[in-house]
Amino acid sequence: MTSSELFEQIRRKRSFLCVGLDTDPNKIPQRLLSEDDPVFAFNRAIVDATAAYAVCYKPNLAFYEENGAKGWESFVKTVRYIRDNYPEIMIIADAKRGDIGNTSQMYARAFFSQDLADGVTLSPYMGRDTVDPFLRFDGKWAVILALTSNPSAADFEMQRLEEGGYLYEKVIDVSSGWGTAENMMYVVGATQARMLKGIRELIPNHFLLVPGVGAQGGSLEEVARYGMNDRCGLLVNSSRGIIYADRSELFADTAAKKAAEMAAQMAELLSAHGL
Ligand SMILES: O=c1ccn([C@@H]2O[C@H](COP(=O)(O)O)[C@@H](O)[C@H]2O)c(=O)[nH]1
Repeated sequence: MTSSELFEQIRRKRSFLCVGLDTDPNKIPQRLLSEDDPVFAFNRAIVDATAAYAVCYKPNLAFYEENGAKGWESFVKTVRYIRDNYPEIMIIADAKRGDIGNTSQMYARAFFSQDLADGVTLSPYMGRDTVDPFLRFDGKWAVILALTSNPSAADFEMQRLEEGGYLYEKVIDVSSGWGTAENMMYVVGATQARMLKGIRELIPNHFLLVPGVGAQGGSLEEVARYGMNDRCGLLVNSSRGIIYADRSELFADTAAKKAAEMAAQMAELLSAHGL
């Protein structure tokens, strides 16, 4: 998927919502547990309920790998379901990969050769050869962790460098030269919204994947104020705040309501930015 296709979808749906599919079998309604594949059954219901408001889905691989081969199968079935029924919606595999070049090549193939994702989240810690293999696939995205939403982002990412600036700024500055705004995005936590102003000076045109609204307390309004660019440039993720908003049989209806509420707020923010 190109950035223009993504922006077109944002304009059409008046939303830049990414729904996180962090599906924990211990949190899904009892009734689904008798299904062949409860995780897939839950995801299918969530996807059908939220597709009108979402421009992206982000399955976090930890929630699938936890269940071994069966979990991977649930992931693949979910991706295929989205591809077959909502082909315009972007899929980012939140896998946080990154390893020496030949290993990274296998990671990239694992997701991209079979079209299991449009983008994969990557840790940039080991440098360029860990990211390069992901940039060799047309229309696919390397989604680099820059400034994450967790409190421990202070341990490394927020360290001040002797040469000036923060480590995360150096990561963005150096890594943005490895690809383009057409094949790289950055992860910036919504809990770090004020830092988006400086980040936009380094990368005015890149799309940013922003987790951390809802359950982690980040503000959508602040994210838009500091991070939105002239083609929106934002994919704001909510996982628990949507998929577990209601643990009863009505979970899908409530997820739709929550997604619609977020999309309505996003529509206002897009209009306020003249988009
Ligand atoms: O900095 C980061 C990077 C990734 N995540 C992931 O996003 C979702 C957030 O889930 P919520 O339930 O909406 O809090 C989850 O998959 C994280 O692993 C992040 O939160 N922060």
